[in-house]
Amino acid sequence: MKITGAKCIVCSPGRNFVTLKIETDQGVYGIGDATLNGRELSVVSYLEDHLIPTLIGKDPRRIEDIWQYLYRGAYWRRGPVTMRAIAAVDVALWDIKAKMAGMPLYDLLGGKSRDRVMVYGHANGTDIDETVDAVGQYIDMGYKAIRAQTGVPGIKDAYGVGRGTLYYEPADAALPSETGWDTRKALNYVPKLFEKLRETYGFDYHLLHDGHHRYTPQEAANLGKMLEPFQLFWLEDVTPAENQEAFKLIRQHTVTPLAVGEIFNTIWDAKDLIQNQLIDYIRATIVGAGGVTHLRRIADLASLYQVRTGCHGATDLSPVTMGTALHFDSWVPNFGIQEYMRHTEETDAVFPHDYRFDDGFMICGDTPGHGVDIDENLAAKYPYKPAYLPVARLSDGTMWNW
Ligand SMILES: O=C(O)[C@@H](O)[C@@H](O)[C@H](O)[C@H](O)CO
Ligand SMILES: [Mg+2]
Repeated sequence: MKITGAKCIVCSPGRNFVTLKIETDQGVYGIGDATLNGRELSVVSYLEDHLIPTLIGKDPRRIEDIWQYLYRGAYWRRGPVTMRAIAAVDVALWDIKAKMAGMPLYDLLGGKSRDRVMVYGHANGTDIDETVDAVGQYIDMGYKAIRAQTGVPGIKDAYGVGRGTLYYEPADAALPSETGWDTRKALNYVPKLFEKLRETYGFDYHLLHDGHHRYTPQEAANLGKMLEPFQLFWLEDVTPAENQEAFKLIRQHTVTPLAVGEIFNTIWDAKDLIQNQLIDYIRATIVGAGGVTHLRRIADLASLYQVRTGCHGATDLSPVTMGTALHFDSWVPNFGIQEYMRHTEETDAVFPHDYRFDDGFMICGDTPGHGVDIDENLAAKYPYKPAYLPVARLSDGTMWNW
């Protein structure tokens, strides 16, 4: 069997996506997500100018060998662009293999460990009252787990507050928009949100919060400690994780569960965090961390240390990643939770899929492959539009972590 062709399909049905399509001499094709929010075209070039020429003629059944060829053969290893390009190839090849086997991907991985996958949605508001209402809307929709993010008085465009309370798309301008940050104001306000949420809805729902890399380790420990009475499911990205050691300080001071990893792109980013049990959930994703082949290795390492998966699932991860992730989540023994930020209707039309939401859970379909396709004619109606993630500055103008 041979790969006869491959191409990138760039489209923007409400937001930008990059999809890799790999074709074979057996007439079976596979698709993979290659979207890197705010840097999409860099992955298109990496694929079209550098990887695709090396794929033509290779046997698509040799998924592992192709993964090793692309990872080791680059010489310049790791990084978000490289690993998303490799992920797109990997997912497309798993899609082809499952189609050829006539199996849904979860069966190829080892079969289901659960019939449905618990997900969490994103509730947000400009202030505590609006956010409490938005959480109530998610509860009414059947969600058992809800991430809550609120605007903070005195902070311009605090993280996580989107256009509308039930949909959140951070890439918002043709050049990076400037937002503000003030840790002291956030530390004084965020705990009050969760106090109000527990007073209003009790403890039967999982509540999550994303620190989005904004706190120093000491501040993160302080926030984790202040949130302990509200029993969060997790506090995410509470401090930048390049320095994995930093989590030792946080761990010494709080039992609030910690989740990290949506920006990780290989097992090496997470190895020390997992082996030293400095986190409770690993957020690495199919598209971000080298595809099914590599994410499976990360999940297996995590399982040795009772760390569970909590894959990233924002709107900038296409339905191809969502579909593949749901197969992965249905199989992986140490599953924790799956993020599910619903895509727009335009996006869902471009990417027909067989997964579905049901009462706070997602159920992946049984179509051979990962169950997601792309309507190329419809995709062509939504041309790429430059869109950047915002940047953040402190009140004195210092660049901070968005
Ligand atoms: O946990 C999350 O969903 C966020 O961290 C993301 O929305 C993140 O901001 C975007 O994926 C960045 O593109
Ligand atoms: Mg996050």
